[in-house]
Amino acid sequence: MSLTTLIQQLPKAELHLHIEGSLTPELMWQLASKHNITIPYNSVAEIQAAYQFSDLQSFLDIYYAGADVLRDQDDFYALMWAYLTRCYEENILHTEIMFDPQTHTARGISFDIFMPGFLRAIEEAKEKYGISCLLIMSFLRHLSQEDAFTTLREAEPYYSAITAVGLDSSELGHPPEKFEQVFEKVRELGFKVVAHAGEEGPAEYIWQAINLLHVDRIDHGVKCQEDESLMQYLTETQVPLTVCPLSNLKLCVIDDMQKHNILTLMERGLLVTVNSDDPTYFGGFLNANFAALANALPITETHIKQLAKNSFTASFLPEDKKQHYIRLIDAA
Ligand SMILES: Nc1ncnc2[nH]cnc12
Ligand SMILES: [Zn+2]
Repeated sequence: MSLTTLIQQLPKAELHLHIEGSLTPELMWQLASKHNITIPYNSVAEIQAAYQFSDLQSFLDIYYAGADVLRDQDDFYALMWAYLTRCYEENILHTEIMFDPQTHTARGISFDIFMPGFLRAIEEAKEKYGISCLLIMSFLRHLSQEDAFTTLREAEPYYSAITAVGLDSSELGHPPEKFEQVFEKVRELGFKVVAHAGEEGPAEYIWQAINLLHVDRIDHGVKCQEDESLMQYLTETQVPLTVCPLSNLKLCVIDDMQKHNILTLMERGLLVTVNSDDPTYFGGFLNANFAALANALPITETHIKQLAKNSFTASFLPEDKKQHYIRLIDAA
C-alpha cells in the first residue's frame, strides 16, 4: 500500500484546527456577496493568491479580516459543516475544534449567534458521518486578560458544550504568564487547558504554559528543541505537542519542509501529532499535512501509524474510546 493510501485510510483525530481558519475562499466570496460586504478581492482566485505570509502576524491580519464575512447563525453552520464534511472525506473520526469568540464578539456577534450554528453542524455530523467533536474556546492573547475574563463569563450558557480552553493569536510579546489568573479560573471550572506556545516564541513560553497555565497539551511547541531540559520533561511527562507542518512552512517558522523537526521529536520519544491549523490559508487539510511530511522526510509506514495513534492518545476522549481507535490502527 502506498503511503498516500495509508494516510487516507487510517482512522485519525485532528486536535489543532481553528474553525475560522477552515473558511474556504469560495465560502468567503459567497458570504461577502450574501451580506453585501466589500472585500479587497475581485475573485475567488484573488483571495487564494493573497495567501502569502512572511510570519504569524502577516497571516493573522488576513485571517481576522476574512472572518468578517461570518455574520449570522447559518454562516457559522456552513463553516462548521464544510469542515466536518472534509473530515468525513479524510477519515478523521474525531476532531477537537478551536474557535475564537473574541473575533466575533468584538464585531457585535454574540455567542448566541455562532454557538447554535456550530452545534447544529456538529450534531448533524455525529448523526450523518459518525464523527465525534469537542470544542476548544480560545482566547486571543493580543487582547487583555480582562477581555479573556469577560469572554469566559459570556460563554457560561455554553459551558456544557465546551471541553477545553486555549490561547492563540500573536505569540511574541504575549507570553502565557499574561493569562495566569484567567486560566486558574478556567481550571477551577473544570475545563481542559491548551495553549499555543513555541510556534514563533521561545522555549521559555512553553515552560510558562506548563508551569503557570498547567496545560494538558501544547499547540505547536516546535521550538522545544532549543532547551534540552524541556525536551527531557516533554519526553517524561508525555505532554502532547499538536504540530502543524504546512502552517510552519507557510508562516516561515521553517524555510523547507525537509528541515521540519517532527521526526526528531518523535524519535526522542515526545508525543507529537500532525494537524492542519488553518487549512484553507496554509494550503492543505490534514491528509495534505501528512503527505507533505512523507514527501520531505524519511517517513515510513510505522511513523504514519504511530502519528495516527498519537492523535487519539493525545485527545480528550475517554480511555476506552482511545483504545478502540488505536486497535483499529494496529489492525490496519
Ligand atoms: N497558527 C496560529 N498561531 C496562533 N494563533 C492562531 N490563530 C489561528 N491560527 C493561529
Ligand atoms: Zn493554531
